[in-house]
Amino acid sequence: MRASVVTLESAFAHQVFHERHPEMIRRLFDAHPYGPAERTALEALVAETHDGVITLADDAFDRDRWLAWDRGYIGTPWSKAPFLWAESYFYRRLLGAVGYFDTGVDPFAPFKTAELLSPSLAEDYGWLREDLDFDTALLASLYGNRADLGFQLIAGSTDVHDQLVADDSAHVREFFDAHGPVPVTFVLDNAGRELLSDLIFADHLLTSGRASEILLHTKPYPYFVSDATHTDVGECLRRLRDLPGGAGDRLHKAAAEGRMRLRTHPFHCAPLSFRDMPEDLDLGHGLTIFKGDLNYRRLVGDCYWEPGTSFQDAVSYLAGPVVALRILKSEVLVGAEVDPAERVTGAHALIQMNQP
Ligand SMILES: O=P(O)(O)OC[C@@]1(O)O[C@H](CO)[C@@H](O)[C@@H]1O
Repeated sequence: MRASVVTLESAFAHQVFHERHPEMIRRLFDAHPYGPAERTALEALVAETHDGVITLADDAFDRDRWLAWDRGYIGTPWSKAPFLWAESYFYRRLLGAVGYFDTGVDPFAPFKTAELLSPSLAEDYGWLREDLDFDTALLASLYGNRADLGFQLIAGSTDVHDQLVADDSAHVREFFDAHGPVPVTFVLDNAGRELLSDLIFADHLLTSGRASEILLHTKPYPYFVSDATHTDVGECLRRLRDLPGGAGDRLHKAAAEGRMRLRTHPFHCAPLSFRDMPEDLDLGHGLTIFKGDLNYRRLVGDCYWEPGTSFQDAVSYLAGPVVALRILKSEVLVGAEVDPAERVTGAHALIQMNQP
């Protein structure tokens, strides 16, 4: 039972648009030799989102797609729009403003690359070995979600005291014990360290015989600062091959043999819940793992759910088994009780699974 949709009237959403986005634009100006056209377009976009009306250009190449995804928000004030819808559209417009759809240059690539080249990365992954146990690999993938560059824009230090507010890890293990090997789909979130950790978990699932194959769903274009594209999977896999444990080489071989495959779809950048997903998105073979905060918002619906709403109920529109691995960075939550103010700090984490 949902109470109401999260809109830009929420204090948290307001902070994202009024603090995080301007800071992100400042960093983009610093990272790229943008000329007056790009700078003016980015500044105009931020101004429009603060006190303007949502516009869609007549000649936008994806106009029909956005009209199909519109739910009556184009032409209305940004300040009244649902948070998820507005945030997704903001990133679409940002990419247009910097010419991404003409040049293919990922505006966030400098940040993603810096993370993979970070001098501390090799030391941080010093624990990697060939024979990881299930819990270590699962938790690596979960806590990899802390490494979200967009979140860090306002969160500052990631020195948080994470605690699991829901822990269905035993169900996940039992599912694999009862049904493995099964196809496993990752609906990926961030590139960089999170994706490295997801690849490590994927390798563990393949090598332990729990997964028969791995499908990695990426974003079709750069999104929410650090979300993973096909290009980022290649970059991370190359970086992983330099780290201990051999996961990078094994996954490279798995890709060559067709046991690890990449997929993408325009709907992965849609401003809508997975409840509205088209059939050809092709989720639902074996077990599907939804990574991160944004995918959680899209999985359960970006709403203030009534206390007592279960994860099971919120994802009942899906036929198959699903797992959510998420650090809480927004207000949406089902199946656990956490003070609303505590839900946006990145200090809490969850592992949730349905019983299909
Ligand atoms: O999906 P992710 O990377 O875990 O988190 C995305 C995020 O940083 O962006 C949104 C606010 O901009 C929130 O949902 C969340 O804080």
